[in-house]
Amino acid sequence: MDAPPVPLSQGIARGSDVGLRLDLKNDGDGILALKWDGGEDQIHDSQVVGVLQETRNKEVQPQWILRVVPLHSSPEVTKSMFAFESLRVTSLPRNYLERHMLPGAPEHLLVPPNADGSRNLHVVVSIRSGTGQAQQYFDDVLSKALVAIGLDRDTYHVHPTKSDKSIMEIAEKIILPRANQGIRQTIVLLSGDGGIVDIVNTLLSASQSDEYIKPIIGLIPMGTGNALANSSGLNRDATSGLGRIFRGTPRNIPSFTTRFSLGSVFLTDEGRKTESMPLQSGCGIVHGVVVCSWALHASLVSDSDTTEYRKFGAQRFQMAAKELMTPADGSAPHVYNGKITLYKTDERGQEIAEEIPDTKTSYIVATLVSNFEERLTISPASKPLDGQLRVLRFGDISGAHVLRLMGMAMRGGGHERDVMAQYVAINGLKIQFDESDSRWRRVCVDGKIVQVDEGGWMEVRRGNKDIVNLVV
Ligand SMILES: Nc1ncnc2c1ncn2[C@@H]1O[C@H](COP(=O)(O)OP(=O)(O)OP(=O)(O)O)[C@@H](O)[C@H]1O
Repeated sequence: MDAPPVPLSQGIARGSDVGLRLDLKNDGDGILALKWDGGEDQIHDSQVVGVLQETRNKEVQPQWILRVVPLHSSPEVTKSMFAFESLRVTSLPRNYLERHMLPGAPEHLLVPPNADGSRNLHVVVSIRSGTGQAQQYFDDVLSKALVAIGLDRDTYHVHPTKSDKSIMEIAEKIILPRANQGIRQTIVLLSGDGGIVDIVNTLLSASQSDEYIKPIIGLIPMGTGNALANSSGLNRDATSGLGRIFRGTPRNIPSFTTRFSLGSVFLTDEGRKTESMPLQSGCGIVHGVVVCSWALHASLVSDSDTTEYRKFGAQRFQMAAKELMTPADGSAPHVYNGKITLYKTDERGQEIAEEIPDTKTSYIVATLVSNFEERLTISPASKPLDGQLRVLRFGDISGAHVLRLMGMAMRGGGHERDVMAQYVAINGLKIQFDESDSRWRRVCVDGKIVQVDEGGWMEVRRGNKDIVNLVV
């Protein structure tokens, strides 16, 4: 039911002092309609970051509505632009205030600086994530929102990325040593999943001291898939994660660890170069928080990671998938060959190894999250940050069948119940590759591509260390 219109309120809209009529419609996404002489505006709940009480003027008790305004949003425009706006209003309805009131900056943004003045609130702007919106979002939204909540520019350190190694360097040189010294730190990270993965891998590359304090990440999802953000609920409103950073609470980010046979390498520079992997106990090692995959998924992530494809935003994955499913020479799509063993827990709580008799696979992912993209629900049973690894696999099925199943995943699920699907909770899995062409031995770990050596293997296991928190 609509609330009755609220009487005239004094406020500032579009920079002018005006008498405002406020009208609150409660229809799921509540809309606050503002009308004044010569203008009107509608503020959707989903755009509201919070409402702050103005403390200077106790008599009138005005509030400031902080919101993120989308400037473009249509499926044709892959680049969205955002603006930040704060509106001064009096007489806001009580239920509106109850929904949005902010007591001030949250504790996780109030991290004290070190004795030498170096700051422990970091803003990392990953310039090349997604379609390259992170800098615009920082300039036009985040920096202004932080001022509005009382955090001036000198309270945090801004790190724009200079290369694909920047986030790892910041994590290695600043975040890891200070965490080990027991210093509280928060990183507001404007990036895709890759930025989180770089931080997690760096923090897990060394041992933690007894004083270790888990750094906190506030994520502004600026990537292509943003799987972690879309699966943890922080991207549900229209503020690009800012609402969660201001109002959410930190929770552990579960991770997994992948090990690779010696001789496996990272593929970089659009597949043109290789780089050695970090080694542990004679194996290549890399950690992830979203997905470890082989077959179609790994190939399409790898093929689509080029400057040319990246211009198309999330569509790049579908474009690369189509090319793999319908090869230009008219041949059938590749079916990947290798022995897969699943590690599960039986009814008595004992771990068992279960070999899949069929060695032909079209698609396989082991994942900790439900959604690879906002609308792509690959693992419907996964709950936000539940830490359960699940495998989804399709054996030797046609390209048309794969595309039909992916269509179901785009509509929320059902693909995982297909007769050809295998979908179960696992502790881990192992793949022994039987492919002579290195193209078909590519494994994806959260966007990083590992090329396994011929006759090699890989294993994934749920991680057992709590290393970093995410504000959700
Ligand atoms: N200034 C830069 N120069 C070169 N590479 C950069 C720079 N900034 C970021 N990168 C790289 O760009 C890539 C962006 O990855 P990220 O995961 O953040 O976004 P994405 O791949 O578009 O999204 P998602 O992983 O959510 O699908 C990373 O490999 C990162 O290291």
